Amino acid sequence: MSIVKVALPVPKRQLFDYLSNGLEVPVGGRVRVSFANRTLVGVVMAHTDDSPWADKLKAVSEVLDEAPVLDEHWLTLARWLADYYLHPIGDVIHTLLPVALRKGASALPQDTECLALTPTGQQHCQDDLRRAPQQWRLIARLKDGPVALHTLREDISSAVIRACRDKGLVETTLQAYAVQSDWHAALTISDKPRPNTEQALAISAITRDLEAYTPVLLEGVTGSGKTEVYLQSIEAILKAGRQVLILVPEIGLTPQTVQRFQRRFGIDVGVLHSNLNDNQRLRVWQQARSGELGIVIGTRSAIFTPLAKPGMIIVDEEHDGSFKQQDGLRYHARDFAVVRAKMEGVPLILGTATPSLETLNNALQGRYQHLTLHARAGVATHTVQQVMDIKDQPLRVGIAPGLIERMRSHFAAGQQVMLFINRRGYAPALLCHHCGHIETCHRCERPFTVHKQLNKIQCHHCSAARPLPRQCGACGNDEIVPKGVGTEQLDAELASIFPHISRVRIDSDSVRGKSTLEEVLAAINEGRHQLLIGTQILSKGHHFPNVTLVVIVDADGALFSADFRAAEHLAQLITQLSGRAGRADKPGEMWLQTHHPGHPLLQDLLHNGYGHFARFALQERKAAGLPPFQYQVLIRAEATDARSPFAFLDELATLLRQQTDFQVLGPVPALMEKRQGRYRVQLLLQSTRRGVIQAWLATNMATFERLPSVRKVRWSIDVDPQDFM
Ligand SMILES: Nc1ncnc2c1ncn2[C@@H]1O[C@H](COP(=O)(O)OP(=O)(O)OP(=O)(O)O)[C@@H](O)[C@H]1O
Ligand SMILES: [Zn+2]
Repeated sequence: MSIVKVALPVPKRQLFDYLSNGLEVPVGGRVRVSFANRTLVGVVMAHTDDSPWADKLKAVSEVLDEAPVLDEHWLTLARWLADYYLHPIGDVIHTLLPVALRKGASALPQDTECLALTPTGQQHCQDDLRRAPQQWRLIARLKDGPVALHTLREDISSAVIRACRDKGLVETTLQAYAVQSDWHAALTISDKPRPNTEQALAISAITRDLEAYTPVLLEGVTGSGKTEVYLQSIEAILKAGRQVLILVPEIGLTPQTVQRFQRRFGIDVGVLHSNLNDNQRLRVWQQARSGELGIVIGTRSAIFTPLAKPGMIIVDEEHDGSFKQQDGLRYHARDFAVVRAKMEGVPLILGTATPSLETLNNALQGRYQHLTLHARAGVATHTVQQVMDIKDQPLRVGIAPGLIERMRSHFAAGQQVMLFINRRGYAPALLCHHCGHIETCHRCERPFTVHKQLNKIQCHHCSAARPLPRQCGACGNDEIVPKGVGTEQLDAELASIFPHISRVRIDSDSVRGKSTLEEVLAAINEGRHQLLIGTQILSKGHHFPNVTLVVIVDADGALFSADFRAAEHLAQLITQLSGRAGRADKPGEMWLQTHHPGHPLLQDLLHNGYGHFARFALQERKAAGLPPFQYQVLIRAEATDARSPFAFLDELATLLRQQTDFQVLGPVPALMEKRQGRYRVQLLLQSTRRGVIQAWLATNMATFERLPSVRKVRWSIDVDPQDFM
């Protein structure tokens, strides 16, 4: 009998048997099957001749692929992910595939809607469209042949396309979509600067052996020219016809970055980010897999992009938190990049100015080659970093008078100023001045944030929103006041202090979608704004040549956080923000406002730099028995009642305490005890050997899943957790 073992996207840790009924189904190919009254798409993991349920098996309903969508290499990686992260294989397989393939779309390249010139359009010249330069831009783009609509839409508005269509100048056609099918032949090298000595040393160390897994930590201060090192290191890889995969943080993926690679090599770059639709993602996946793209740049999940001829993997800003997936398969893209590079036998570069303590430790232990860039590239000098003691100071919107004056003098010199504040919205809370009541989201038990422009209060943990109240919800008094400062308030108040200075606010409220961020970044670099006010978005790798003053308005919260990684993250943030200043020929300065100017972390960081801070922090972690010297696995449980998660984790803890190979800590409430109406509790497992925890959990998983208390909770396992929220 021919039976196939199918991985299905269900929360069960097993494969499911189906009869293949004589249909040819390759291992790694997709099938449609019926499962619990639904039709699901699954991937065949193996063929077999018998099954314990042989007489009850259903047949496969449809075979979707003639050739595997996941080859043997990817099935091996999938099994590794399932074992390492203790995650159901069916869901792992699902996560590896582009969404369109999960839904059953064809894995073969499809025809794409393109725009082409009509014979009339062919004859049009610039003069004919003198009054419509945008339309002429479109016509000029199409002179060399049809272009895919989705590509055009990136920079041409639909109104322009419609206008040209109405005039009979363009028409829609269906074509096989091709990027430069032979990128290798099109490869050119242009505008390559001479590397400085440190860059040259790094490039030669990286390119010494391009045929083997050689992991490198490239620790280069901000603006030291790490990207240039990437560019010159991949040159030989591309020339050899091999492909390069580059991972960047979520909000670090800007057209600036992509264009740098495109321009240097004159080839199309495949881009993968969260604003693409399913078809666009599928297309990049297909092109990377068939070898049609030389370079693929993407955010976290791009690490699952298959390459026909893998040549190198680069993880830029490897310390960035967005590389860790926080639900479902909780993988860390940087860590998986290490595993993948090893398996594919290719070099790996982890680049950053502020290495995570995990990566730094690996480098210091000799597991990674450690390359450093100490100097800024070109003529840029190091930013001067200072603390501003704001105790007892008469602050204006939270800013010390001395710094308002510093801002004034930078503006007078025609330079740009950047203000960083960690909170978006007008104020992080709404307080009744009469009774002290704070408007609170009952689902999350956290204060609502005030959004004055939008005339509402909103919870930033569950997005529940209400109109801005006029009276206190507790006592009815109308003296209710915003408490604390967010970007919106800073922006509004600074308008009165600097009425003639053009400001721009950059946070997820003011900048929606990719194109607006692009526009804002371009406007900043064209000098259309002098004052930049924003959140974390500002810290991520942007190059602002004219910014000379960076002010961190408030960072005190993180100095006293319960999360043992808070100090590391704060140090990374301060260093990255400070790195946005003085990137060109004018010197930069950074001011950090604090009520704790003598705090050892701040003192060490500002006097000795991130590298020193990080090495010291590593010693502290070692003494405290924390990662990266201990490995952790976090088991989370949540439910709408406060008791059930504790009941389940208590039972689990009792079972886990039967062994003595690793520590079991808890259960304790999560740092955020309640979120979206659910109570959240966690149990922490810790050991110097990660493997013993994983093995024990794997062996006993079936027992956990049979506990009566499991039915009342949602629970998950997080291997190498990054936060305890
Ligand atoms: N060898 C060089 N000669 C001249 N200019 C260079 C050189 N290397 C880099 N640069 C320029 O210096 C600036 C900073 O370089 P790059 O963006 O590569 O730095 P980075 O280390 O990746 O920056 P960050 O991590 O801070 O975002 C860029 O404008 C780049 O063009
Ligand atoms: Zn809420």
